[in-house]
Amino acid sequence: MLHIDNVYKTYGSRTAVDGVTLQLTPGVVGLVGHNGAGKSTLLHLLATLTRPTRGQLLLDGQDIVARPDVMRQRLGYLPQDFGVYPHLTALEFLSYFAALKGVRNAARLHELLALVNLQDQAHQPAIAFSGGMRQRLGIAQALLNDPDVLIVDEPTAGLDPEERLRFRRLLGDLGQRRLVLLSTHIASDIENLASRIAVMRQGRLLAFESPQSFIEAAQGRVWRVQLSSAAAGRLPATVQMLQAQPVGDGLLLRLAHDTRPCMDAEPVQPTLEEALALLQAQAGADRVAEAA
Ligand SMILES: Nc1ncnc2c1ncn2[C@@H]1O[C@H](COP(=O)(O)OP(=O)(O)OP(=O)(O)O)[C@@H](O)[C@H]1O
Repeated sequence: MLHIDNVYKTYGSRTAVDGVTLQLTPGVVGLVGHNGAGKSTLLHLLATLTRPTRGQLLLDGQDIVARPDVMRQRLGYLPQDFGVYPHLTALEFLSYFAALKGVRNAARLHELLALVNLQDQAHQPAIAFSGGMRQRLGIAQALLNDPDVLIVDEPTAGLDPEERLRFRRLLGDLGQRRLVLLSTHIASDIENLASRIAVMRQGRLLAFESPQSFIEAAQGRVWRVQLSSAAAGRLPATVQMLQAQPVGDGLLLRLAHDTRPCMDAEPVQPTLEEALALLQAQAGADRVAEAA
């Protein structure tokens, strides 16, 4: 459906997106990577807010660089820094965006408020809303034109756990019949939601797999052991510390290493977050080795 073909985006001497190729089909796709990995730039390119320096972006075979209107008609977009007008009510806010987008169906506004569970707040000013309620209003705005492609950039940052869960469920529902592309720093946001995850690092696409495949790739490389702080300090430098939880007078550690890192370490099932951390660390080490 959405084909990203060898796309580059440079700003002066900085390459924000470095030859990314991806084929995206309906469902929820997670986009992860460290700060500055190029996630937002890639989303801006897809949302036709900026143009690639090189490469092609095709929606069902149509070139959206040459014809951004093709994408814009079918796109819903919730940017990272989405702001509401604090004195407009939820309904007024949606009406305003509906007018901008040429949507004239008043019933649709109420339908959308119900979909994002804000029907009871329709006449309340957004200044009274929690972060999660604002994000849900942002999603309602993005759905006005019933898009086939929904792009959401870091939507759960700053939300409390309950709001985050609710937001995830909403995105899961929305991904049943459209492409939802979701960028996030939080692995648990996509663990049970995304069918595939694209990992970016320094502008490049590192991997594009199912959450299960990432976990399987890390299997046999994550260990748990309880050690004194002094013993933990003596672990070889090649051991990556994933988690250190103080217990009694020692530390309960989760470690990453290709082989058993110390005598009492036992293998454990990697979490998605650990699997992604391992992948990124490996890519960093490969890069250092290449440069040497
Ligand atoms: N308009 C711009 N002008 C110059 N450099 C830019 C611009 N936009 C992005 N960059 C640079 O491109 C790189 C990728 O940035 P981008 O915001 O896409 O990363 P990101 O993965 O979304 O990071 P974050 O998770 O922090 O939002 C960074 O080095 C950034 O400084």
